[in-house]
Amino acid sequence: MPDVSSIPENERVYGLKGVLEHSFERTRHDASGALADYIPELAKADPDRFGIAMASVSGEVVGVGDVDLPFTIQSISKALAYCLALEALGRDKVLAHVGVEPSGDAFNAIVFDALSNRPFNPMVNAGAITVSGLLSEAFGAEAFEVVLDRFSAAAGRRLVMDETVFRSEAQTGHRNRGIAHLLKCAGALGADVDDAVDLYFRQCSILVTATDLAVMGATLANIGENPLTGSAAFAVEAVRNTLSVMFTCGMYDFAGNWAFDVGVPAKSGVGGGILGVVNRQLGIGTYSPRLDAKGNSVRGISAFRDLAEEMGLHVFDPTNRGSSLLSAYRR
Ligand SMILES: NC(=O)CC[C@H](N)C(=O)O
Repeated sequence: MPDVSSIPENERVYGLKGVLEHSFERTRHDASGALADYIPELAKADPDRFGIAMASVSGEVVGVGDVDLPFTIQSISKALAYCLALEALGRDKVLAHVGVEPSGDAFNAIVFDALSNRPFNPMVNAGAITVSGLLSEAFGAEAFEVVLDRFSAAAGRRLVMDETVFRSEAQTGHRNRGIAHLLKCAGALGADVDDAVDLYFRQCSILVTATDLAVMGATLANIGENPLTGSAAFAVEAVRNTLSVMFTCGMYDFAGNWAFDVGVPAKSGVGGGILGVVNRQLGIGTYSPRLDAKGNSVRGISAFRDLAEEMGLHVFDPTNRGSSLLSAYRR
């Protein structure tokens, strides 16, 4: 660990919380984008809410703005469910059903890899529904409890599902049901269609806060062990594989831009959350429900860009501090 006196004064003075406060101030004024409304219940969110939280692998948690406000995890669940499936079923079994190539298409695109008849990757709906199918086959009637337990272990507190959002999506999710039927027809989905989409809609309806996303991110950054509780949430090998797919596919058809500008593995959800992972250092969670045309949170993207620039988080950035990142921000 470097001597604190070698760290520039301005960074020492502000600490992680100060960095967040500045970033929040620089990004909070953008009111562009719109709430997701294809799941009717999501259109009821307060569009002005905004929070940024960070959790370190050494257990420090800081936040600014609406970091304790619950919202549904939505597609961020895809990354965690994939991690669980890799661990429970093994990588080969999962790879036989879902690929790891970016699709370049929207999250809800009705498109499979023509060569293999598999969905492109587990971060778009087709792949995520297939993963939910694998989990529902593996765990039967207990599948949602298993998922909720693991998500809770990653967040370090008992999470619950929002029944109203679940029902809203279950009643209107015809496109996802259609995707599931096509997956079944293509042979990618082994599970019963209704079981697979039921688990998928339930996992998407789990309530989290920006702070939870930060702690979940820190759990992934800490290769599966929650740094606050000390308990293992995910297997090491599964975390490695999940972060790889988050890096290349986590932001749907914005994944290339994200890797270019921000340069950390991340996953977004149409509830307005983004979870980012600074490997071996930090988890970052943002919440702002106005989305861009690709379904990613507008201010969430701005906050991540700002933090990546400010802190040198991009994996290939010459200012990336690697393992001395946290000591640079120690007060
Ligand atoms: N991108 C998302 O967050 C989509 C999740 C949502 N439950 C859906 O399948 O449509």
